[in-house]
Amino acid sequence: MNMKGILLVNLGSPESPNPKDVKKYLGEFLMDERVIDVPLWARTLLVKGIILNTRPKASAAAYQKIWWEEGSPLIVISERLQEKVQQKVEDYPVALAMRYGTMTIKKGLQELVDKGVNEVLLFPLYPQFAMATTETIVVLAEEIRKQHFPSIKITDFPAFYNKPDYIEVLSASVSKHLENHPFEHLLFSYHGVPERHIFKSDVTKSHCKIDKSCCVTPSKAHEYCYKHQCLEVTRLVAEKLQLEPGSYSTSFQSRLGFDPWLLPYTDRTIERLGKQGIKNMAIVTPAFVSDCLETLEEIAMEGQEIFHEIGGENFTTVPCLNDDEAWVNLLAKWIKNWAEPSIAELI
Ligand SMILES: C=CC1=C(C)c2cc3[nH]c(cc4nc(cc5[nH]c(cc1n2)c(C)c5CCC(=O)O)C(CCC(=O)O)=C4C)c(C)c3C=C
Ligand SMILES: [Fe+2]
Ligand SMILES: [Fe+2]
Repeated sequence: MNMKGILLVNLGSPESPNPKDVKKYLGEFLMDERVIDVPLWARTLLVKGIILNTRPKASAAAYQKIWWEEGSPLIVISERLQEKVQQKVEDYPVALAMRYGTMTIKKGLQELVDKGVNEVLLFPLYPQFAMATTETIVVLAEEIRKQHFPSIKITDFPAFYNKPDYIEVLSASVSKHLENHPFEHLLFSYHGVPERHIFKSDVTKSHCKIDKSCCVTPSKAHEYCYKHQCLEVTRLVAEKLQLEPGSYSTSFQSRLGFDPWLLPYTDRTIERLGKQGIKNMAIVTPAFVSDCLETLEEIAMEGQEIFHEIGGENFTTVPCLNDDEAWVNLLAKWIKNWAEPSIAELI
């Protein structure tokens, strides 16, 4: 008999905000060949020789500012989401795993298999596809399946950046937050990636040029183009909220190293908007479904500081979807559509 289950997968966090644990986490994360995509010798030199000797202390200090009593916000929020989704889809076990750290994909699959599951919906918790996020999860899960659970079937849930029901839920959460926070400019800030990642994921090998036109010119490359998918989220939410042209823009945050990353950078954009005289600014971060270091510290704290230093007055950050009820209901709907396709056709 077939039994279906779901594995939600997020990025992961250090065990604690102490430099030792942060170093261990960053070591695993940054040694992933889909995150720092250079030959092993160069990655080892860069990560173990340079980054792990310099970054963990500063990174740990940042984690200490946002850490909750229950643990890492990203983990705690993902656990709440998993519990709430489970309550909505009682017939199907829902497990949670992290790509890095101790809540491994292997443990998540084992948990489902122990409950009798033999068909798994693998759900990377990222709206946009990226080599450093979705792809690394899908590839690792398949390796683990082959090695440890060869008799189960895994179906990957694709990037959902342009699904109308996702855009509706995201837009509603932005609009609700902004009701109480009047703004002149809404910045859509996405996690950045090196430009090289975009070229590598281009299935046509010729479409992506990272110029002003390629992401708005239809192409099958867009199924795996992170930049296109981010720009689409901005466009669709702006359309839904009827934002005036010029009252919103897109930028990319969290760059690391000296390679060219997607432009424009969020910190410089905040500065530019402040210099242009914007006094009331709002930021939404749709590359993340759960609040985390990158939203709570880099945007809500550092971003705000940059804005105030340049003369800005009111700065607000839209919370991620986290365990919002409409988001939970949407995940439950997608899960049921997958698990019960004949019922989905009737809805
Ligand atoms: C080459 C480095 C990195 C790439 C590429 C990258 C892509 C990427 N990351 C996320 C989501 C998150 N990243 C987070 C933290 C984080 N990311 C990097 C580096 C790359 N990310 C580092 C070094 C760190 C650690 C923090 C730091 O030292 O600055 C997080 C937060 C995790 C948490 O514990 O809260 C998330 C989430 C996406 C979506 C993405 C590509 C699209
Ligand atoms: Fe990251
Ligand atoms: Fe493009």
